[in-house]
Amino acid sequence: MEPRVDVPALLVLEDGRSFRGVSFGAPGETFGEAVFSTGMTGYQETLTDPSYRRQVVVATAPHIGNTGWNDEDDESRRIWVAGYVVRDAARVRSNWRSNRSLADELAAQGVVGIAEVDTRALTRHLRERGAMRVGISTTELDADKLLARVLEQPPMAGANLVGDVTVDAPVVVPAVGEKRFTVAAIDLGIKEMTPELMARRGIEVHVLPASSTLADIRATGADGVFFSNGPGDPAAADEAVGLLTDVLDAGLPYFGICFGNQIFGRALGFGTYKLTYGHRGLNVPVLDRATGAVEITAQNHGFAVDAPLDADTPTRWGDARVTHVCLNDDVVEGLELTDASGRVLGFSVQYHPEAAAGPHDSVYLFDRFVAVLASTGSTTRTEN
Ligand SMILES: NC(=O)CC[C@H](N)C(=O)O
Repeated sequence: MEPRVDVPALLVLEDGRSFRGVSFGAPGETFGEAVFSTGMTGYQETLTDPSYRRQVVVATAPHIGNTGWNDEDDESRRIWVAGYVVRDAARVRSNWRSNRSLADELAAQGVVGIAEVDTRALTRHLRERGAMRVGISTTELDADKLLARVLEQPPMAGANLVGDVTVDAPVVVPAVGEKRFTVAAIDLGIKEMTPELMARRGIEVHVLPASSTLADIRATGADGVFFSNGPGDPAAADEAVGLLTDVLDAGLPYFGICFGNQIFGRALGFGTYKLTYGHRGLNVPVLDRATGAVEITAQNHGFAVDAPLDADTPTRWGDARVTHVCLNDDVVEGLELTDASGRVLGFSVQYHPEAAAGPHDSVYLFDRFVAVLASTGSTTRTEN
């Protein structure tokens, strides 16, 4: 049993709804955007996903922490969530890989959480009213005073957070086995499983800072370019859109995940918009419109691409189209750009084929990237 001393904590949403609970992790105060995630497992990967920068995650799974914390499953160098809200924090951890408790890890990293919250009521509230700003405190237990602080916080819409999470300097992930290709992966908040799955396919991955230029990409000898997942509002990520435009002008093949799908959408001329409460979980059904196959996908996004579902859109590079849609609500889940001969110049998905955590239905997309690299390699490599 983990020792437990219940310290009172308060959660207040920007519309004034409040919940009382007990401190979980670090004591103190935190603010962010309240979002709910329906994953039944994988909290370590969720908490260390840089896409959650400045978000307070509400776990709908009622019992959290039972497998503790290990030294293998982190998706990045730290926990990024601004706060964590759970119903029942496990007092016993039990897993052969567990090194310490979730509560201790949250505390060690200074992450403020709250437990004993009616997360079902909180989730229904966010589902009806939408994701909104929130504060959690163990020091300010007066709801009106905490609400005033919540209302001072910046909203997620318009937030440019890439600079907070991107690497300072390039990191090379070597190919596993024989090297077949080199890919420049622009780090907008990348998860470690993504270069790992490329490396396993013979790709040497150069993870580059978000401030990189086409010349920096060229200097790696890249056969193709990848833009990662990441936090914040894609409408505020003009720098990334500009870089991707240069990449497409250079004829380098492209693959993007999540934020990388939204940036691709913008580069192709589409808009983006904020979803009411987003898609966050491990069982979101997505239709691959080319094959009719349904993939069960891992997701974590609050914004989406606004593109026509039933017509190709001409761009200066070729025709763009929506390849995947969410079966729950018809949200755009994938994009593709082809040239006049039908050759794929780039593609992206709004969901998470790296499945960290999540189902592996979509891992074929990494093989598709390899196929696109193989089909374009001979034309681009000569220019490097
Ligand atoms: N996981 C992601 O890449 C999220 C993208 C973006 N920040 C969103 O919320 O939609």
